[in-house]
Amino acid sequence: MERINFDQAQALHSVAATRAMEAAAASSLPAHALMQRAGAACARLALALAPHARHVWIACGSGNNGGDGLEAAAWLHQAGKNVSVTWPGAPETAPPDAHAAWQRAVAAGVVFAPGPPPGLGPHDLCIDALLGIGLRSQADAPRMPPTALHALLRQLRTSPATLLAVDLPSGLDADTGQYAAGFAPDAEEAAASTARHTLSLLTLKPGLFTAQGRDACASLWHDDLQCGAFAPAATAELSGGRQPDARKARAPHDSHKGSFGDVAVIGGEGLQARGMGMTGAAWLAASAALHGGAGRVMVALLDDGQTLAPPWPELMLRRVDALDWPQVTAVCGCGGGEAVRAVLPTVLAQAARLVLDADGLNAVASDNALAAALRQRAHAGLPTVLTPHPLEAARLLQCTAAQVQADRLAAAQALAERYACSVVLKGSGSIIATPGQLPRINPTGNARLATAGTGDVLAGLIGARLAQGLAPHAAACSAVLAHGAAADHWPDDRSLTASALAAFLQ
Ligand SMILES: NC(=O)C1=CN([C@@H]2O[C@H](COP(=O)(O)OP(=O)(O)OC[C@H]3O[C@@H](n4cnc5c(N)ncnc54)[C@H](O)[C@@H]3O)[C@@H](O)[C@H]2O)[C@@H](O)CC1
Ligand SMILES: Nc1ncnc2c1ncn2[C@@H]1O[C@H](COP(=O)(O)OP(=O)(O)O)[C@@H](O)[C@H]1O
Ligand SMILES: [K+]
Repeated sequence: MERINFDQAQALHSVAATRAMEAAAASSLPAHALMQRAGAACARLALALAPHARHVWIACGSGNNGGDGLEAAAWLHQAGKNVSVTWPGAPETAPPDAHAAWQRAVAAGVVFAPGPPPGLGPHDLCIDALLGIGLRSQADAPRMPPTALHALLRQLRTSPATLLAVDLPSGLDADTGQYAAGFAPDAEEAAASTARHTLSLLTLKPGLFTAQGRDACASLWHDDLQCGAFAPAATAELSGGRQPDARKARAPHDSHKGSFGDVAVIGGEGLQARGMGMTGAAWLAASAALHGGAGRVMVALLDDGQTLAPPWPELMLRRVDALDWPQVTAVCGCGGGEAVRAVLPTVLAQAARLVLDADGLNAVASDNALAAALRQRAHAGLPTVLTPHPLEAARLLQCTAAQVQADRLAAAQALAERYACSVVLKGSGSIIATPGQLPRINPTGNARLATAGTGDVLAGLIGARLAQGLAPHAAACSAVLAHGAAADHWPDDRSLTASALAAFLQ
């Protein structure tokens, strides 16, 4: 068993891949062995998390997730714990593994009760074994009335005792990180301050790390039930470990500024165009590119030449028509407003490497010719990274932001295929997708990043990584990891602003 600390890369497996692994492992093991291992792992972690628990309450569902809970009950009872189980399932309808687990729990003398024991306190432990990977969005034949299940879930979530979820927090979709309808915690449940842990069994699943998954899982553990050898090909990867080394300090001594590439930020609509000045977005991206290690950073503002001097002397002003396209990595769209449309045909056709952000994406979404020009870049061998947030992704895919969020991995992959380039779908658990590559989920970052301009900073940092010679997928993964890590290491006593974040980058 390992605690997932987000410090190393991890293979992720979808429900289908996990089922395949389970089938392969089960066929070479004695009957019920996997579930016994699952129950034992759960009991071990329970004892470690709540060594002084006077009571352990286990709420078990009617499927095999409930079976894991029943196995854990038998182990914990044998370890001398005061265990009670609520199991609204029935032996005659339980799947075979869960039926065997029920028999073991009964034989061990586990107490069955309709609800939690009275007086559960912070030292006690609750175990959520209601639903695992068998969750269906519309349960076609639930063996337990959904209302009973929801009532149990509510008692688990609002109890003061430590909460350990078996395999998944019940109701969370393991593939997407979204709660099924009716399962998302309400305000009172979300505000409950109990310690929460999740023990993922056999595999780590993508939904644990994106969308609502991070909040749902809280602290995460993984046990492969000694079945690692049966793992099929990964569905996705979790980023982690050391980033590709883009640091100047480790570069050859005779490097010069040209060795680290030129970034040209193109964006920042002026105030006069529509009464909305957005030059700050371009400066933020430029500052991030500079602090991220680009050799030279130029800024081409879309402000009709109103700005005469950059806010930092390291930055250079350029007109779009004065850019040396074969040399530059363009970061285009930050604060670009409507003005960016006029320059996009040139940028898409000419930029040697391109990060397309914000209004650059919105323009492509609403203009077929620009979309075709974007796709054409791949045929011309010109690398591109798109950096949409969910609403921008929805515009590009002609769907709603809710549909994007409903399956972030699929949405990012669909965008990457449609535009034949790398895509960073931003938000909690950013997804990085590139045609022909395993998609990545980024584990760093936190809600402090939910402040204006941090997306511009990310675009600039990706530009710096591309300019330093990383391939688009690697550049995007490295920059997203570093951007989130900067927020994770942010001093508690300082508020995070985008300009301070840009200056904090490496
Ligand atoms: N079979 C085995 O050998 C192993 C199974 N494992 C456990 O088994 C779990 C998967 O078991 P199952 O496939 O039985 O699935 P689950 O136990 O996760 O869920 C299936 C049950 O929940 C009900 N249900 C599903 N969606 C519902 C909804 N929206 N509302 C109300 N009820 C709903 C179904 O009717 C069914 O009774 C894993 O998550 C894991 O915990 C692990 O122990 C590994 C080994
Ligand atoms: N809750 C969160 N957890 C992790 N990252 C977040 C969270 N909220 C925002 N971010 C990150 O912050 C950045 C915001 O970008 P974006 O939405 O484009 O904002 P803006 O346009 O204001 O710069 C993205 O990198 C996104 O992934
Ligand atoms: K569960």
